[in-house]
Amino acid sequence: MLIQGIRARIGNKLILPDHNLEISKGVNLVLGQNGAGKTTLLRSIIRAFYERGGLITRGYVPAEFSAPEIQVREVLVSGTRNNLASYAEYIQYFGLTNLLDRSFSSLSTGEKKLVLIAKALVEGDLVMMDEPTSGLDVKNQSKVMRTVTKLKSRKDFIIAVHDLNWLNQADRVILLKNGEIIWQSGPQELREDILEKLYEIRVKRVEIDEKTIFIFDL
Ligand SMILES: Nc1ncnc2c1ncn2[C@@H]1O[C@H](COP(=O)(O)OP(=O)(O)OP(=O)(O)O)[C@@H](O)[C@H]1O
Repeated sequence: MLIQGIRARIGNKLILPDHNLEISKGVNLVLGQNGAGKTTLLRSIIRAFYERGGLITRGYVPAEFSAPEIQVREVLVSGTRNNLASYAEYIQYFGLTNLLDRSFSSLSTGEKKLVLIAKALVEGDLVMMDEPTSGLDVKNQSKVMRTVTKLKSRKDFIIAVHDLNWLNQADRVILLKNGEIIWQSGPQELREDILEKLYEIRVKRVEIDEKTIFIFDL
């Protein structure tokens, strides 16, 4: 799928000018330094879909969000015609059952994130997630990654992350630097020097159990 003419302006600064973004089936990962424009890119994609209409339903997990004083059960169904039963699988899987009657604002950072991930996974055919695993413990990180891997044959994902472990789940990788897409291709094409240019640090590629892992080389 080609998303054309993505652009974003912040104040007087035009970032991401007229990008055409090729989104693959499955998991599209967006990587880049702090301030590179990842959140801006996700928001621009949402705006592009909104302006052009279309039939693709979208889910979005923002990196930062306000926490309303409403019950978790209301947060899950808000903005939809769903009833709570639609979310039952993920309520159970992410251990949210005992939180349903709590005020969303009273949840811990990780609990809030799991609620928003459950919501987006149910509601979107295209699921956009901004740092979905930051603030989650390793068990919940692995649950989120496993769920995305399980769902990627029937839903598409655009996921902005700092955690390079996500690369093993990726079907396409998009690298952003200073508001520009500097590289986009399949993860098998990714090399140490490309990530070194992106992050301006030394990176080592390690193969373990047929998985490729990129680590910092201090
Ligand atoms: N409202 C705003 N006013 C001024 N500058 C902004 C505004 N929103 C974002 N920016 C700037 O735009 C750039 C891109 O921000 P963005 O949030 O998209 O980065 P990011 O890649 O998601 O960063 P991070 O990894 O730190 O979350 C940054 O330099 C940021 O400071």
